[in-house]
Amino acid sequence: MSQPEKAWARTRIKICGLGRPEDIDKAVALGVDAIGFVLWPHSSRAVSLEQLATLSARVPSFVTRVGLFVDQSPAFIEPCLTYLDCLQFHGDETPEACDAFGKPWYKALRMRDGLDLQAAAARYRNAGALLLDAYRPGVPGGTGETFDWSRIPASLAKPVILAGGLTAVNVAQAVAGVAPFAVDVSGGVESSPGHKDGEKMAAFVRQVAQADNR
Ligand SMILES: O=C(O)c1ccccc1N[C@@H]1O[C@H](COP(=O)(O)O)[C@@H](O)[C@H]1O
Repeated sequence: MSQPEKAWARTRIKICGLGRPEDIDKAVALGVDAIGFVLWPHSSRAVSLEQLATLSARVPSFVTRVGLFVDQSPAFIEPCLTYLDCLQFHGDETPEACDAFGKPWYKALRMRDGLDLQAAAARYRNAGALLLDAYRPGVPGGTGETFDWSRIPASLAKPVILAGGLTAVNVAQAVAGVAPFAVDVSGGVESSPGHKDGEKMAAFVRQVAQADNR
C-alpha cells in the first residue's frame, strides 16, 4: 500500500459505544476528540435517552458528542438532539433524511463489494465526512472486523473516518496507510461489550500519536 500524503496535522480519534461515566472520564482525560453514544436500541452498547442525558453532561466543551443511529425515525432522534453535537448515520439513510435535523452529520458506509465511494461522496454532499466500516451482511456495524484499506481512493471529496476492527495493534498501520481524517474504535478498546478498558484506550491513543509522529 503506498503512503498517502497527510492532509491533517493530526489524526482525530473517536471512541464509540461508551455507556459508563468512568469510561467517558478516562477517554476525555486521554484527549480523544469525540465520544460516541450508540442510540440504536438493538446494540449491546445502546444507551437510553435518560442515560444519554446523564452521560453527555460529563463531556466538556471541545469534545464532540456523537449520536449513532441506524435507520431510526425522526420521532426517536429528535429528543436526543439536545445532548448531541453531531450525528452518525449508520444505516441506509438517504441524504435528505440525514439533513433533516439541523445538526452536523456524517454517513457511515459499509464496504460491501462494488461500493462506489466517489459516487457516495457526491450523493452525501452535505456530510461532514464519510465513515468507512467493514461489511457483514445483516449487521449494521460494530463487528470488530477490518476491511481492505487499499480500497479507499487516495483522493475523495469527503474526509474519511476509518472504522472497523481497529485496535492498538493495527491502528498505526491504518493511519500510515490511509492517512484518514479520523479513526473510530469501539470493540477494540473494550473488555466486554459496552465496557471500555482504560489500558486499551490509552494504548490506542498512544499508537495514533506515534503514527502521527507526535
Ligand atoms: O457499536 C455498535 O454496537 C454499533 C451498532 C450498529 C452500528 C454501528 C455500531 N458501531 C460502530 O461500528 C464501527 C466499528 O466498530 P468496531 O470498532 O469494529 O467495534 C464504529 O464506527 C462504531 O461506531
